[in-house]
Amino acid sequence: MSLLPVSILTGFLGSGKTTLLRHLLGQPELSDTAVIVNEFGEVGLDHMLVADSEEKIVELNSGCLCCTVRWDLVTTLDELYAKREAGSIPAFSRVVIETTGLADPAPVLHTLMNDPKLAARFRLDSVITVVDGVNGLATLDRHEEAVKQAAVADRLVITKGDLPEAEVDTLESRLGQLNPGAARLRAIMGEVPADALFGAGFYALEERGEDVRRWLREEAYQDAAGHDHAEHAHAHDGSQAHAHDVNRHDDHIRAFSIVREEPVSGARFSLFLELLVANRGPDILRVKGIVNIAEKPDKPAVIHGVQHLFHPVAWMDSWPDADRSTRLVFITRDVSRDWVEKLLDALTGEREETDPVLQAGDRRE
Ligand SMILES: Nc1nc2c(ncn2[C@@H]2O[C@H](COP(=O)(O)OP(=O)(O)OP(=O)(O)O)[C@@H](O)[C@H]2O)c(=O)[nH]1
Repeated sequence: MSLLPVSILTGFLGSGKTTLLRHLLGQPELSDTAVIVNEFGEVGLDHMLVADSEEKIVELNSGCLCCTVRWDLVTTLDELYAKREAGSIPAFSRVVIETTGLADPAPVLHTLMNDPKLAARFRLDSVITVVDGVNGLATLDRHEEAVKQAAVADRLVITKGDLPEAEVDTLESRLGQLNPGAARLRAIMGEVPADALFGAGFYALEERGEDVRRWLREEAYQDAAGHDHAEHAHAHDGSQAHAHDVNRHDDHIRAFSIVREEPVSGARFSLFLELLVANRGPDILRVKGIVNIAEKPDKPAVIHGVQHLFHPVAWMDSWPDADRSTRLVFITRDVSRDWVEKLLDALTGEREETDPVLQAGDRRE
């Protein structure tokens, strides 16, 4: 039985999520999509949306086609699935969850990644984050949730480029520093091709092993690495820690990759992840990786974590190409590449002389 893909549509208040969704649902590729709207008190626009595309939206509570869902994701998805099985609603083949603009998307991701009941039926596809082309820069400055929404994205959609006050280029480059691996798209009144937004997920990757490089986009993190280095150069010579406004939330965000040529022992790598999470879990916004585990050299392990929770490790059947190096990409809040590298090397044996316990407890940047 194939698992049904679930995408999360997030983005700050008024950024254009509903407009995007309305446009997407008009496209044939998404004609069999169930939409879960996690909204409180903003019924008007979403009612319109439902009315527009009635036959294409399966709504959730008690069979009603136009209701706002109070939040219990597991129950909601479960009931939705049961109705689909019973034939009381159309056999949708994809779910999109639109989160409320103020939400931290991590709990939704955690639920989808780790709830065993959901895992038997659904798979996490893409996290799509909508960023307002006019207000986006200010929102990133002011609201940490907005930064987190951008940091966990697989796809970033910048809206409102048609308005004269839009600052789309500046915003795009800032988002590129924040989350270099996410594809960036521009949408005017929600216009974006559906296939650019979906099929980005972890499981799609298991099904199509050759796409692992595309999923990881590790080279994008290397391109962005200059940013991280520049910060350290400033901090270490005692000068102003940063050229930007120090209050900007995304100046605390680091995006970097780590590459190791030598295979690592499975137990040691697990310990690395455990210590990473135990020490800095809330600040590890997203980790993805393809890992060469010494005990299974022919089958790369694929890891994927959001804050303190990791998706169960997936083993791919084979390496996508001749490159068998371990490649990890991180988006963190105030956790430096150097610190993560020291922890990794201490635990996986490349620096045997280093005391792993000391390293793990050392939080200084
Ligand atoms: N000019 C312009 N307006 C847009 C664009 N995208 C969205 N809007 C407008 O921006 C406003 C907010 O858009 P919504 O789609 O409701 O945003 P949302 O993220 O769903 O909003 P909340 O549900 O309140 O968080 C609406 O008036 C839209 O018509 C765009 O690309 N250009």
